[in-house]
Amino acid sequence: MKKVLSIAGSDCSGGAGIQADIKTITMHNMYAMTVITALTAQNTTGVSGVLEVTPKFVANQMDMVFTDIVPDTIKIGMVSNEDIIAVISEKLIEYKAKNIVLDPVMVSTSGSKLLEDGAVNKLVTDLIPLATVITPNIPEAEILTGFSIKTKEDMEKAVIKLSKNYSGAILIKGGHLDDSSDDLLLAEDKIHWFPQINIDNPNTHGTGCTLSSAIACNLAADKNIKESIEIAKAYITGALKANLNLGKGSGPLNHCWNFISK
Ligand SMILES: Nc1ncnc2c1ncn2[C@@H]1O[C@H](COP(=O)(O)OP(=O)(O)OP(=O)(O)O)[C@@H](O)[C@H]1O
Ligand SMILES: Cc1ncc(COP(=O)(O)O)c(N)n1
Repeated sequence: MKKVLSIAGSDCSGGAGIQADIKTITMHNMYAMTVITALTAQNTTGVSGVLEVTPKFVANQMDMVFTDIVPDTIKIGMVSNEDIIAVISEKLIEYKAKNIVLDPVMVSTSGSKLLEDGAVNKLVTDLIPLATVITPNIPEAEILTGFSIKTKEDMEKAVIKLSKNYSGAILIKGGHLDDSSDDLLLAEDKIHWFPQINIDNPNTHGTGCTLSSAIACNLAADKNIKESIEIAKAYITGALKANLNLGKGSGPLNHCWNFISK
């Protein structure tokens, strides 16, 4: 059985973070492991608190995972602060970790900060260079590039700018575009669009987390980056179309869509 590690924050309401990752990995028939960076108190309407794990304890979790059940691929989500970023990158280097999908989580859909101000630079210098693929959404790509992204042309300019300082693959997610949810991949100097008609479902909490962990699963199944994204997008689309409607705000995805449609 393939083993996938999620390094991320916990979402007690089960829609995003570690919980979304475990559901996704399990639905891919793979073995999920976790290194928790922070506990969040949140639900579909917002985040009311964040309790960060100490960097030492993040290191402790990484040691226990990597010295026993070595993951085939790794997904990284919420990393919370500079010291946690430092320890994660040290441990990834120490254990020669490969096949890393980095979702540079900065702000939740509901508008709460999930990465401390000032930690973006550390993310760029220490963690991004270790990633096989990074998956910023449009607001995150705006922060990483320093310019505003409103159109698909802007997304193309953004991947090109990001590729000047990073040699891995870049997927800019289009879920925040107005008239479509097209995603843009730059890999091995080639641009590829994944066209996506907007599904009329306001319950999108955890789509980014789910997409990155699904990509990590597909990489573990020896798919290449483009195929991994293509299959991961089909997973998200199925989970959005299955129309779960839980909670008072932007609700979670339906990870059981594959059973329902059969
Ligand atoms: N309404 C939608 N219809 C179809 N696909 C969507 C929709 N919203 C998001 N997606 C897809 O979900 C994935 C995540 O995109 P998005 O840009 O929303 O990321 P994100 O902002 O990190 O997600 P999150 O909602 O977890 O913060 C992308 O592949 C995007 O195309
Ligand atoms: C622990 C954790 N990680 C990531 C997200 C981002 O997901 P979303 O943008 O859907 O709120 C989140 N809300 N919570």
